[in-house]
Amino acid sequence: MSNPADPNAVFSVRDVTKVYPMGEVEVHALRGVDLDLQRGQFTVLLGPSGSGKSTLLNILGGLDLPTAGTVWFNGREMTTASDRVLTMFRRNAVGFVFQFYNLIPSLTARENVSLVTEVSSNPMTPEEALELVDLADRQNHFPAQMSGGQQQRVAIARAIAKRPQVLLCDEPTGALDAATGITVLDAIDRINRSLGTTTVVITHNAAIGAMADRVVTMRDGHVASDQQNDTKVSVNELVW
Ligand SMILES: Nc1ncnc2c1ncn2[C@@H]1O[C@H](COP(=O)(O)OP(=O)(O)OP(=O)(O)O)[C@@H](O)[C@H]1O
Repeated sequence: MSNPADPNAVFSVRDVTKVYPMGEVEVHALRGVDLDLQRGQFTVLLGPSGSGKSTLLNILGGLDLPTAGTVWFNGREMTTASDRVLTMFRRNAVGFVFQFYNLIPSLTARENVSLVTEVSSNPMTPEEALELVDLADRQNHFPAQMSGGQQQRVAIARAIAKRPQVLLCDEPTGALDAATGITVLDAIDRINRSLGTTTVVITHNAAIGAMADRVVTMRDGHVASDQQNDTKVSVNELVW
């Protein structure tokens, strides 16, 4: 299928559906999603539990395939790409951050980040990545010696050390209190601005939408609303 999308879009999603067969029944997680994500844009993805946010993020990041529909990345059709292309895409183009940090407990912050830099094609050093999330002084700490917010920032450093074009975050502040969540959002915001990384953040917290360029809300497997913010609120001014 030829690309109908805006040539500046990093991702173009057209009529994407996802059906999970569950024994006798089918779960329709996505029911026809259309979305273009622009280069460098910071998008917050809102919506009730079960509305399809994680399913969409996993499809964008090449962790899952749609049942039908098409996804393009930089104009290249990903939904028909070979396993090899998808592996290179995941390895070099996409950084993922999840609610739980998934750090290896027996490795220091620097070693956790270097796991990724060792297999990427154009990484920054682990030290540079940790500096970007304001953890230059914690490189030799083990996860158990760091707070939840610091561990999440190590996870962010690990995700961006490969200089991904895209950073996909699924509830990155979901396990954190508000003050700690702010430090994590500040790190994500700084990376978006300084590296120009196209960023998508899933959250249940609508207040976080104010720091984004764009707020997309999903409902029942659809994009229910899609708004651009005329002005972005700085992370420190967020109230929740
Ligand atoms: N691997 C799977 N197998 C079966 N059903 C699934 C699977 N993954 C997701 N679903 C179902 O698809 C629907 C959408 O799930 P998804 O996780 O995308 O929603 P969400 O908006 O991210 O929800 P939450 O905010 O609770 O994380 C839900 O009904 C969910 O139960």
